[in-house]
Amino acid sequence: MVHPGADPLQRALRERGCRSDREFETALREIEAEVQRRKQLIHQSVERKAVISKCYKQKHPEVYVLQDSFLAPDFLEIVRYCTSPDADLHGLLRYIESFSDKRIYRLPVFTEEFCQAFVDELENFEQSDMPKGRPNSMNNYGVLLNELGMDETFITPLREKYLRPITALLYPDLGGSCLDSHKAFVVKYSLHEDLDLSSHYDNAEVTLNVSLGKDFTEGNLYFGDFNQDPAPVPKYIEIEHVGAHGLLHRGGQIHGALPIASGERWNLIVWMRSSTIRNQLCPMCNKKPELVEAEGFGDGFTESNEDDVPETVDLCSLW
Ligand SMILES: O=C(O)CCC(=O)C(=O)O
Ligand SMILES: [Fe+2]
Repeated sequence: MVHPGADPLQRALRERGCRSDREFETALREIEAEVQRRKQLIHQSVERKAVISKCYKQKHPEVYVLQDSFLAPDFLEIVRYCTSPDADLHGLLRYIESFSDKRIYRLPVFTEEFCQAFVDELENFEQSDMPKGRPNSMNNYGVLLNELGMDETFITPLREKYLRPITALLYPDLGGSCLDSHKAFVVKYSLHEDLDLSSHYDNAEVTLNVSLGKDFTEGNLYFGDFNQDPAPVPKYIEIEHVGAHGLLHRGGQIHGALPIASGERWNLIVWMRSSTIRNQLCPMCNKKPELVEAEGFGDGFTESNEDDVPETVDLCSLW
């Protein structure tokens, strides 16, 4: 039997249900494999990005560069309101749908035409022989948008120019006005691939989740408590996808996706990060982050140089 001795790892695994030596060893092997996977991840991603940029033949080159014409007119109206001098939360809530008291909001984001062209481009990529990474540790199908080269020309301007004025009003306490990096990917569910997604919280201060299509039934999202504020009996709400519309929610809001019953579901996910917030406390391990250097945005942490100017973008090595 495993005894809850002084080893914090043993204690943590015991608290999560490991009872016998065999269970403990299996869990330990899985953890070691996951640590190795994460260490390799950055290098592999840089290599894939280079190959894709050199060899991939885009089908819809226009979708790589964000244009106002991709955005729903009502979304542009919301952004206009949020950037007006007397905008406030109360005024913004007249334009967008709110769900319970969980600070989850739905708003139009893209045009239907853009969603169709975007999914068609992603299918073209999927069917190509290019190297592909997994969106995250839970989704096995989908596309990492930075590897496609979409960060600089699409996701960063979307975050800075359009989403940040909105999140500044909705989530001021989570760094909504200073979301300074992101991880963006598209998740895909179909009957012979992933069907659903288990309950989790995101490595993000604020998440945008946009339904891109195609045709599917079921597959609703469900949301429980905010992870820093769990209730003794969690209350879940279910939210349907509305094509070309996005949900904004706190990254720490516990959520998951129910299984689809038919068709294919593609959603754009943008995990947005505020270095100001997470430099103080890593949202994944709830500790002061211990940083290791990373490529690109890393996990959205920053380290200041002598002049106190944030420069490197780092990973928390603890979680
Ligand atoms: O399936 C979805 O639409 C949600 C995906 C999600 O929550 C995530 O990837 O973090
Ligand atoms: Fe998520």
